[in-house]
Amino acid sequence: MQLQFYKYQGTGNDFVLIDNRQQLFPKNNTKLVAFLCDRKFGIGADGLILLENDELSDFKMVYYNSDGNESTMCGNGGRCIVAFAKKLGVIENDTTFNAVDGLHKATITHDLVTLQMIDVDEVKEKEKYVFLDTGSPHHVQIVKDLAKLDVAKEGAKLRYGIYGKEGSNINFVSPVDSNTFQIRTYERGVEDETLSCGTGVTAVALAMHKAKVTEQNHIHINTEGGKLQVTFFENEGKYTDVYLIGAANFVFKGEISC
Ligand SMILES: N[C@@H](CCC[C@H](N)C(=O)O)C(=O)O
Repeated sequence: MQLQFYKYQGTGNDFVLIDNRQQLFPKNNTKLVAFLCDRKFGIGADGLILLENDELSDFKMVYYNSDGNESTMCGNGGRCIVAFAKKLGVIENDTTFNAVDGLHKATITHDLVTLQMIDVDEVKEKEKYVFLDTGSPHHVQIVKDLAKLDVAKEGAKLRYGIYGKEGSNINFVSPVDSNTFQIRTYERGVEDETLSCGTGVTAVALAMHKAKVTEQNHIHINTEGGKLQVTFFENEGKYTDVYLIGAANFVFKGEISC
């Protein structure tokens, strides 16, 4: 078959986006999704996202990691699908869409997408790290020499060592100033370092606040692929009104035989 696709990226976390409003995409074909995401034999991406019709909202987001498996929420993918929905004429500048973790509000101005993330009720503080779920599970750990760290190796050790088969995404963090953090992320399902991870960026902002590394509620995060911001409201250790803010960009579109 000939498949029409669009390629987007958000701070270097890149995705194949497909308009599946006609339900023509074979959703259980893990090998096909992995092939489309393959950087040598396919289009190349960290993940694949389907845009579908939804009864409750403007559209539905279905997310797959590059290993071909459907997964939990993707923050950068969420920002990219908002830009894609606007390009398709499904939305204008404001939207509410449905994803695996529930409804998300978002606004888009030029290429800047502000995406509401889920509320986070529980942030677990351990001796050496923090664990929380921002739509996807995240381990957050402060490290000394972030630039020199072998993220693929150390991330895999923790992902399999602590979290087993289900796994977790692993974020390594270095504070820059009172509300800025540099991060590098190992992504479950990609099983490698990616240039950015939106749910990871969100997790780092909340974890640094919970661990009292920052007292601010407007956090700047520098990823390997660019800058993102997170704002939130905190009350008795629970986080609400959590927003992930940053650019989402169309790269190219095409057709692939598969
Ligand atoms: N890149 C994503 C995270 C995607 C999901 C993750 N790999 C998982 O399976 O937990 C983001 O921007 O949040």
